[in-house]
Amino acid sequence: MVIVGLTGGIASGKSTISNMIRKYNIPVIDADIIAREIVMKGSPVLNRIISEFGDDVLNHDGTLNRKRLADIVFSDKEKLKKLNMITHPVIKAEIIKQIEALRERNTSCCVIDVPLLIEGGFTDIVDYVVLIYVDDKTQLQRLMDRDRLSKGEAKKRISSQMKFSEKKKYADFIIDNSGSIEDTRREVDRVIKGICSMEGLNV
Ligand SMILES: CC(C)(COP(=O)(O)OP(=O)(O)OC[C@H]1O[C@@H](n2cnc3c(N)ncnc32)[C@H](O)[C@@H]1O)[C@@H](O)C(=O)NCCC(=O)NCCS
Ligand SMILES: Nc1ncnc2c1ncn2[C@@H]1O[C@H](COP(=O)(O)OP(=O)(O)OP(=O)(O)O)[C@@H](O)[C@H]1O
Repeated sequence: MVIVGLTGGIASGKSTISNMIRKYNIPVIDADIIAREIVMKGSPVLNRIISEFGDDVLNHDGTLNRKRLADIVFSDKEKLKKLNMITHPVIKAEIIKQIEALRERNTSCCVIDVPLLIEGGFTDIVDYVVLIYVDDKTQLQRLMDRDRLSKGEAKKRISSQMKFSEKKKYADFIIDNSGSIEDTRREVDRVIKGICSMEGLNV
């Protein structure tokens, strides 16, 4: 099975592009969904987060207060590192489990959508890295609009991630998502067809 890693900075368009890829009948594993599932109320990962960051990161009903944890970790690189050390091994194990389930069903190609594919050391489980590019101004504006963040909050999140210029070194393909949805659809088609022709797969 060919495994394609899709990555890019926050609000670069991973979900938008994943949805386009699903139209080719290629299954997409979404690390952001897994990251939400592993911190469900009462889970071992949530308990470790509480031990590290205290009860303050919980809502009254015992669920994770995501906004509060985000405020803590995206303002302090050391704290973010601690959170990553708790969550990333569990996210990676779950991704591998889902890949194995697809392999058992004889799936020929799958995509894993992982925001921190490169920073988190997930590249060893993929055959190709597809990196999404979006120019800085567009990224900031889309992030502020989508998550209703202030400029300061949005900039903090962006700067907690590796720069595009660094990530580029790991990329096999780059999709520019700075333009219209139609432009991106054409870029996605080019990349999917490129990978499939190299691997001898039909799309
Ligand atoms: C800090 C948390 C609670 C904030 O939750 P929130 O609902 O505000 O954001 P959400 O999870 O939807 O993530 C949105 C985007 O933020 C960025 N982001 C998330 N986690 C991180 C991180 N550890 N480092 C840098 N950027 C991150 C990604 O681009 C992601 O797509 C949450 O992001 C989290 O638990 N992060 C740790 C797990 C993780 O690394 N997830 C990314 C998948 S590899
Ligand atoms: N080409 C485009 N033109 C206009 N808006 C776009 C385009 N691509 C994405 N968007 C919008 O930009 C925002 C970010 O896109 P999306 O949610 O797909 O990014 P993401 O990389 O999955 O984000 P995250 O890192 O938070 O998971 C969304 O509101 C989306 O609708």
